[in-house]
Amino acid sequence: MAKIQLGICPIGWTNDDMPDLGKENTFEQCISEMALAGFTGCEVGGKFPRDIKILKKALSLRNMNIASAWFSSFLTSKPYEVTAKAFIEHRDFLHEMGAKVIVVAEQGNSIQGQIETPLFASKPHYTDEQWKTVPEGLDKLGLLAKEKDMTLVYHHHMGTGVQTEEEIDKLMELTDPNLVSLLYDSGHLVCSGENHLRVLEKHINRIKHVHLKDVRKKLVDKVKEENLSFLKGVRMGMFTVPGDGDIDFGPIFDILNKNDYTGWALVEAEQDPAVANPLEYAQKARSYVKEVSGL
Ligand SMILES: O=C1C[C@@H](O)[C@H](O)[C@@H](O)C1=O
Ligand SMILES: [Co+2]
Repeated sequence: MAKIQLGICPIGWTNDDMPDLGKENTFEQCISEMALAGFTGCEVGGKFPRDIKILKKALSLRNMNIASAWFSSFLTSKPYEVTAKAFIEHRDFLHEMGAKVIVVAEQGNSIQGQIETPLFASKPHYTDEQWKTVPEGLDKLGLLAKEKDMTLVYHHHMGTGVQTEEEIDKLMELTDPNLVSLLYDSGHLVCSGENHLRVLEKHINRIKHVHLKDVRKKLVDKVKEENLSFLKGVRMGMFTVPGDGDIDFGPIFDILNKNDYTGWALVEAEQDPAVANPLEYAQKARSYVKEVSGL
């Protein structure tokens, strides 16, 4: 029986980091096309209704499920209680929707949302103090997740203090494995220049959620050479769906299967929907994943 559940993220239809990208695409179009392309799960996007009854009905009509949703923590910039209060609200919404994992990324000093800040030259590095605050705060949030039998998965991310292999290793070392798990995002690791397969093998026992993101390496190089920001890179098309970029996903699925990975793997490919038709790219991803993994 397949242990990997295949899903897709709404960011290919409308990008919550830059909502003008795909502003014309509706919630209904998004989930209908996800289902049409052969996916059975997704994460929550900014256009999804927050009314549980309405959202559940719209999803069940299409045999779709909620896998998770992004949560921004501000442990480095605000009192812990502020993040905890917002986290509990987010957790309870996801719990009602039947999700088992909560995606968290620290945004207190992240540059990912700054359109003019060079991605590679300005990445934040945590101070010793922050290397205490962030893991301690995440352990506490992880405990809140456990109250509802849910799992906190930390999203390493370009332009944040947890981007590189070394930083991921350190976060995993400083957090409690019973409270904090890892989200593996292939696109962010390759974009950062990390050995993405080594990271996967090393942390496979902590990985409880996967984002399948591909990269166009030529465009990543351009972002680096021209000192462009993360958002400008996304607009240019540095990310795409699996099967359309430079990453070979065969070895990724081999490692997941060899280790009996159980959980969601979601295609996540932010690019301009006016250039990359979301349904066409979702279908492209679906058939590529079938080809390399049999799923
Ligand atoms: O999981 C993700 C959510 C987005 O908001 C983010 O910027 C993207 O790059 C990502 O990996
Ligand atoms: Co991601």
